Amino acid sequence: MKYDITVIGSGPGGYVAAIRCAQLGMKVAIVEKYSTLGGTCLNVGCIPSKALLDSSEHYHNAEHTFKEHGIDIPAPKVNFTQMIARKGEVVKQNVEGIAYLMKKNKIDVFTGHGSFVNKNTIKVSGEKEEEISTDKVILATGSKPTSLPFIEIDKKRVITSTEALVMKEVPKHLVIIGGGVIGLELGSVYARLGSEVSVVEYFDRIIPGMDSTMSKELTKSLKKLGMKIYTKHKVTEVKSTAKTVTVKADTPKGEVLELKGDYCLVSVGRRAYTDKLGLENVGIKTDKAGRIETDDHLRTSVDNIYAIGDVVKGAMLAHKAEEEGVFVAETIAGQKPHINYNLIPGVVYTWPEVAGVGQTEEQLKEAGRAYKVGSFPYKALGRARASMDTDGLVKVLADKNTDEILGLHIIGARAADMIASGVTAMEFRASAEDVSRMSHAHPTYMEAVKEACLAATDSRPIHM
Ligand SMILES: NC(=O)c1ccc[n+]([C@@H]2O[C@H](COP(=O)([O-])OP(=O)(O)OC[C@H]3O[C@@H](n4cnc5c(N)ncnc54)[C@H](O)[C@@H]3O)[C@@H](O)[C@H]2O)c1
Repeated sequence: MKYDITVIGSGPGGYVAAIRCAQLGMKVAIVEKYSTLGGTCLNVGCIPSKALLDSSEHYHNAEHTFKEHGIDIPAPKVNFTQMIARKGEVVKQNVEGIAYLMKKNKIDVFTGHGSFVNKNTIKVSGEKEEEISTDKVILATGSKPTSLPFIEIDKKRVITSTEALVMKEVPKHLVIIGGGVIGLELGSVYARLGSEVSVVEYFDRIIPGMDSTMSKELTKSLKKLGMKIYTKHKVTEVKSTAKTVTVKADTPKGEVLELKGDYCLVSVGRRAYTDKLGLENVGIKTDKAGRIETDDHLRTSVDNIYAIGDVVKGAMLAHKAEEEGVFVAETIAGQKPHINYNLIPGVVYTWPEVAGVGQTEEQLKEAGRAYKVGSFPYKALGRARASMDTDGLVKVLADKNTDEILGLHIIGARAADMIASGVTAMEFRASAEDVSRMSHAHPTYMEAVKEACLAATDSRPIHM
């Protein structure tokens, strides 16, 4: 059989592209080298990490806040085996859900490593070897954790996020290299479960891609949790034995910091994954960072081959890949879809959560744009006092002259869900005053967004 579309990779980019293509009437094949669908996000990324974040947060609350809520329980204990097993069950339900969606949309799943024989033929090397004949191809092969040249990831003591999600024990001292999203999310999990956690970050602040107010506030919250954070530190050496790791880093003062732990998590970013894809057989080249180059329509240098998600430029985020999957499917169907890359939100699932969309204050300064800032703290919200989630704030950035919202940055309870309000407002080019004149339910955390907009409009928040 000849397929209209063959998608290589079944992560959120690939499976969404496959479904949208099928909805638009195309005959679709999807190739996945692992036995389960869903890619990094569902199997070893977003979903399992959120499962462990939620479990560890329950434990942390049982230990630290139940008493004040008036709930007396015997000292809680971590059943780590059960915690990991529950996480496995959550992953299973999600990946089975994708298998169901493939069936429902009559998409044929091929299990095995996909590679190009030529631009219309994909070889699948699995239990058996098969060839797929196809009109068009969508590459959605994702990314893999990267490391530093002098670090050997032995997957036992020196590990990546993948191993950190299937640990057999709670580390005594987890040393984390890289204070980005992965380091801080997984660091929070283990800090809540009782590990000593040290984060070594090269840049002058954690989550360096986000607005600097968010970095500052998150640093305070994570330190309260007991995490040690070393910014402006350059890791120079990582050594491991059967049961220990030693990490050395140059401090800003030119001294050497030596951290001894039982595990070291390396979370310094991810790289596009195109290994053994046979790109040379079709003449597709990758850029310096190993990513596949595409034009504005996400088409590669070969006219029937498209690429989306982590394997192309842009933020390595599941929801960005999903947007691109839909974009390519609709482009192929002759439609004129649109993605606003400025409005792809970024979220860090620590507690408090951090979320941002649009421009950061640093970006506006660098662009020389005249802007104003409105912010509102969670501690002034009745809702936050009721739930004892008073850490955090909302910061809105608006154009100084037109009042158009240019960026929304939230650190606090439920920031991950609240950021959608910023995306909606900015997609419709709302002003801060527009948002401040809309009714926000009381009592909710969202009132902080309204109040921050009031503060930005003409410095008149009601509850401050
Ligand atoms: N919640 C989410 O959306 C989520 C969760 C996990 C991962 N991801 C994505 O996965 C990708 C990988 O995550 P990540 O946390 O590994 O990468 P990241 O880019 O978020 O963070 C890497 C951090 O490592 C630091 N770093 C780089 N080299 C270093 C060195 N030599 N020494 C010390 N620090 C160093 C960087 O300054 C940065 O702060 C990211 O693109 C991220 O967006 C997203």
